[in-house]
Amino acid sequence: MKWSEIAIHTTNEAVEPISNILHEAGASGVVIEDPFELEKEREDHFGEIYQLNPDDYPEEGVIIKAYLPVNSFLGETVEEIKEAINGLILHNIDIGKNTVTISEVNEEEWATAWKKYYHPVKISEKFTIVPTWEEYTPVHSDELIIELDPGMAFGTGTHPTTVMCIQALERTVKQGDHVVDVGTGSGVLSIAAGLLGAEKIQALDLDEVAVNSARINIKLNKVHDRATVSQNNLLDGITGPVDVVVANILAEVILRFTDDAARIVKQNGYFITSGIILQKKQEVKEAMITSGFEIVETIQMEDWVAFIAKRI
Ligand SMILES: C[S@@+](CC[C@H](N)C(=O)[O-])C[C@H]1O[C@@H](n2cnc3c(N)ncnc32)[C@H](O)[C@@H]1O
Repeated sequence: MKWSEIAIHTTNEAVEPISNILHEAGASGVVIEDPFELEKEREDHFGEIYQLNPDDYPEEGVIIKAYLPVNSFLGETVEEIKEAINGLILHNIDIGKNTVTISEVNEEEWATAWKKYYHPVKISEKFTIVPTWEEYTPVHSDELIIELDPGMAFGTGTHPTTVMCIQALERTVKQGDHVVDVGTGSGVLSIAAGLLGAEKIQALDLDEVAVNSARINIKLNKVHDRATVSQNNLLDGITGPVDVVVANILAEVILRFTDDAARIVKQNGYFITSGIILQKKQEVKEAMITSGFEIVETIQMEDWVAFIAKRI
């Protein structure tokens, strides 16, 4: 197995929560490199102060290093880690410079290294995800194919949180629906909504890389005549009424816009949420109910939960 090293420059205060995030993301060998501790250790050992190479260590703070397996989820895992670390700010934790670097395989190799592990995969009753560089002949005549090259954006389509969203879309989207996709990443959920017959799709993401990736993939799958892609924070400025809002984002982020979703989803319309780790299930569920939704289905894959909720 090939491994990729992730190094995060942060503060002493953030060491514990970031180490937990890395462990939860499946990272191995989490190590903390505090330049001052290291210097002290060397001094104790050699009886003199060793000069650290300033290129190797930051002036202040701590570097946390961990190793991630290079597989088809690598890009997504790194995105999840970055999002979870940014989420610490909401808990008033100082994350310092928060620079994240990936090495072992260099950046360029990393961007494509996972491609050899990413092949066509049937992810639900109707949908098969096919990487753009693979040849694929549908097995059934009614199979729906999503062609994807997520590049550096989250969304190979095979991550459990995405799979649950696609399954939920299959059960809720009807011909002619208006669907809003919050945190579109590669555009995979907007494409799925389009292939299920949605007539108007709004794909939104805060990240410019995701916006570009979604535009390319949405066009590739020929749903661009019904879809718009915009750089947008959550549902800011989006007006309803809409039939379905789908969001595969971390629980902390979902909690920030359940009221906004209730504002735009029409009565008996749906709010699909995913990306919720098991520990946050109850908190998100209660927030959705308080905002005016009824949970009609809970889906779980591994440690991830998704909800299908109906606007009362
Ligand atoms: C877990 S990925 C989901 C990608 C894709 N929808 C999927 O299901 O595979 C979450 C996405 O949400 C985006 N995001 C995070 N915070 C956001 C915000 N405040 N507003 C809009 N998008 C956001 C990230 O850039 C990322 O592309």
